[in-house]
Amino acid sequence: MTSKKLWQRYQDWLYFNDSLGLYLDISRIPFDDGLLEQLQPKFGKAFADMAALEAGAIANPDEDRMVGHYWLRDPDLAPSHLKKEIETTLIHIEDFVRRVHHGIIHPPYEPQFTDIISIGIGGSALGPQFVSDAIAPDIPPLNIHFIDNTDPAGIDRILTRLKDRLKTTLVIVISKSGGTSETRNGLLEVKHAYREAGLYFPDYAVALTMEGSKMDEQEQCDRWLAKFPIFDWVGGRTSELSPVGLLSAALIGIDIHTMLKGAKIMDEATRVPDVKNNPAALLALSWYAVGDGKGEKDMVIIPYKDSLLLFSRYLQQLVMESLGKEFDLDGNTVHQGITVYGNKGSTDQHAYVQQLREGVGNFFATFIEVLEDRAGPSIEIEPDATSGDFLFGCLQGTREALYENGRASLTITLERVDALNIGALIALYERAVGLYASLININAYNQPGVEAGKKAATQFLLLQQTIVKLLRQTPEPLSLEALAEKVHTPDEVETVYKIVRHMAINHRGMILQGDLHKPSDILVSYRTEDS
Ligand SMILES: O=P(O)(O)OC[C@H]1O[C@](O)(CO)[C@@H](O)[C@@H]1O
Repeated sequence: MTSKKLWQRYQDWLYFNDSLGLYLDISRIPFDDGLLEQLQPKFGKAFADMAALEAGAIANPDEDRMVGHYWLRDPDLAPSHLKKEIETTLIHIEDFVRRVHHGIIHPPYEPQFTDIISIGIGGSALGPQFVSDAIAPDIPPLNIHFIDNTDPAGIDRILTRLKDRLKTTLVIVISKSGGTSETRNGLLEVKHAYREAGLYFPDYAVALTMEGSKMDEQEQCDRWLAKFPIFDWVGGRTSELSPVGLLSAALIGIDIHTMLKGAKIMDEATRVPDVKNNPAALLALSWYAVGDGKGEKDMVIIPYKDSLLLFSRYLQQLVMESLGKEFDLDGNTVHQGITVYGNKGSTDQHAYVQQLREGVGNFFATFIEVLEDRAGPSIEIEPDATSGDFLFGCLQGTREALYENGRASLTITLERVDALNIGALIALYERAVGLYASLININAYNQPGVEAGKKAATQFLLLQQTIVKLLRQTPEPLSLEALAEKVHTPDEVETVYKIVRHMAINHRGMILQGDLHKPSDILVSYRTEDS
């Protein structure tokens, strides 16, 4: 395409939202105008599906649930019985945060909370992590730390770093279902640390969960410092603008009203049933065009701003858990999805951009450009050039270099990274995912594949318990094959081997004799406390 034509294409397709100062440029996504024509009926259906979802339809048929994240930023749209719940919860959050900030709610014997440990995983962690990294004040009223795994060393690292500050640390435990094992483990580990430090855990703990969830009942969360609801009709990966994200954001000094306002403005912009004037529809169109509606190209997210580093991780769940589906809504096998990864520019130029330019062409880039370099003035690094100009040049250069080599990209431009724009970005991608899911006829709001992994992990732990029980009653050492036979899993020798090896390394009573290079020679026994 000649540069004149490209400039024309740029102008023809450029989207600008003046309330947000946000641009979307899809001119470097190759497709001809016929595609939009061809997709018009699908887009018509997608807009209608979205309108029905916002009106309270059961948009997640597998779980028989409404999908209401858009109501969080405009409660007037919610069914009347939910409007009050949304508004009251927000008032409770603000009141709690105000009292923590003023020391009215404080830890026993200490004037103020200084830190937060946030325990949760997936949608109960990624949004809060992204938002706090993007827009928390440089010196926040409380410092936040995340436990988002069941990795004992990871948990120790956070607890050790907090050291004496544990006595002024608020613990927020977030689990919609209240039954996620990683979160339960994090909670039990942290509870143990509080007990060891002589601190009464309920005085420090805040629960975010569905009313009556397993965690709510087992832990009797009503006795904790506070408890906030997670709504049944908000999915984990779209919960950042629900209490899941708002509580910690407000505690660390983020203006949650402005974040909600940004999302509301974007919601309004992405309700427009006209693809060219709807930024979420333009994203969905671009994803469809590059990947032929089958996710053939990976989405590489490259924000040229350090504070947006975690955006790609946040989007991984939003996009991949929503779109990565085996079956479509009619039950056909489709194996849909779009792979998402990324980091930040210009850092990535010195890492994987080499492959993007010259290697496998299995991706499209999403550049995120931020116009304001920093809050204050900049020094000149070279005549008439600042560090920010270099960053800007790196983005333009990479976009150009990719285009020259036939690699597609789109660019989102923000004036600055602030609460308004972060709310808007979250809303933009939530809507784009929803519209794209309609285009390809899948349920974006369930996650059946995750359940399979959870079940397998449970089976694994049950097998471990059976092995330990059996070995406790078996004085003579057993070969792995014999052990597998005795626990009625003769086809699972490899799994049995991995369980006993892991337990042996962790000094859990398992004894392995023989040549560790040759698993078939190993003999296994178990040392009980008194043996
Ligand atoms: O908030 P919960 O119920 O602990 O779930 C955490 C995450 O686990 C999943 O259910 C599956 O990974 C996600 O969808 C969810 O965000």
